[in-house]
Amino acid sequence: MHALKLHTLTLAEQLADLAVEALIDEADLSPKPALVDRRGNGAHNDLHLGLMHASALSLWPAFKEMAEAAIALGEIGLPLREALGRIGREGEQSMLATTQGVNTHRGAIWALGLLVAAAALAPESRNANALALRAARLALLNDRHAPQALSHGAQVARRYGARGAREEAQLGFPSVLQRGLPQLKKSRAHPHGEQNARLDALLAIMTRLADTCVLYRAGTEGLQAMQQGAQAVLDAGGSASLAGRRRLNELDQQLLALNASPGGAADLLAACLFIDRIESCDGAF
Ligand SMILES: CC(C)(COP(=O)(O)OP(=O)(O)OC[C@H]1O[C@@H](n2cnc3c(N)ncnc32)[C@H](O)[C@@H]1O)[C@@H](O)C(=O)NCCC(=O)NCCS
Ligand SMILES: Nc1ncnc2c1ncn2[C@@H]1O[C@H](COP(=O)(O)OP(=O)(O)OP(=O)(O)O)[C@@H](O)[C@H]1O
Repeated sequence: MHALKLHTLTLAEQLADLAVEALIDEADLSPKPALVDRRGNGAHNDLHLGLMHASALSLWPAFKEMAEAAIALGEIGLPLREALGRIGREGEQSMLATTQGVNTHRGAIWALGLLVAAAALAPESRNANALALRAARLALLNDRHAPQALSHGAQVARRYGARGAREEAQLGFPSVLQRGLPQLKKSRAHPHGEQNARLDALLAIMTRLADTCVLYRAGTEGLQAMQQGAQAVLDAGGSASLAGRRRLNELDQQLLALNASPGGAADLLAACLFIDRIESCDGAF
């Protein structure tokens, strides 16, 4: 008879699990305005929930490798930044191979990749601010091998002077630390369930973010509709209240009409859920 061999997960494997779980939790959360969720494809004709799940799972090896690089190199510096850039670009390639060329998680690889590395660098330091600060210090380093492509984000940053995914990380994820996480905790204090608390956290992120996905697709009109509409849901009592749900439905309709999908806010919700899990774990993750 063969003895049963139990495999204890390494730190890198545990962090990769948490990152993938955060992506799957974000995708499954419903009803998210104009985003892919359990109800449908939102404002996207090339995305669906199964693709978001497959994409999230395809990223597990990249997140594990990022954590391993952080553990091996052991400090914030150019060698780690450039290792993360290389692994991130390879992760993007496996995402694109899985989705047959569709961008499902580009911004999420960036935000979660930095946070996974930040967690792996000092696994005992689980405070959200300390974690975000380490991620920001990594994001501030210039990867000499990064392609200078004129991405959608770069185009709207130039046109509207917006702060995109790069700057959000370099500033230590203010939308998450100052909006998403506090709202998540505030809404959890009410007995309305975890899904409503997560929806409220997403809305809180949307109230301020310069989401370059929205700007690219719907300009400043779309961005204003997103920010003001999200604030209106929270002011009406949040997603667990009847008045808030009506406002949320209106926001969904309005963003769909504008083809304005808040993909950046969705990525940052995944980052928020990841940080929340790291912060609340004691002992192994
Ligand atoms: C910095 C990144 C996100 C590129 O950003 P850029 O704005 O130029 O590109 P793009 O239009 O493709 O947008 C990226 C995505 O970020 C998300 N996003 C949009 N707005 C925001 C925002 N304000 N804040 C955070 N995320 C946002 C969206 O999902 C969007 O699709 C990143 O993809 C990158 O540089 N990758 C290279 C590989 C790398 O260095 N990886 C490191 C892994 S840790
Ligand atoms: N649940 C979700 N639904 C839709 N997008 C999401 C979701 N979660 C995260 N995103 C993010 O949104 C981005 C996709 O947005 P979008 O399709 O607008 O980007 P794009 O490929 O730059 O632009 P376009 O589709 O307009 O050519 C992905 O990078 C992804 O990280």
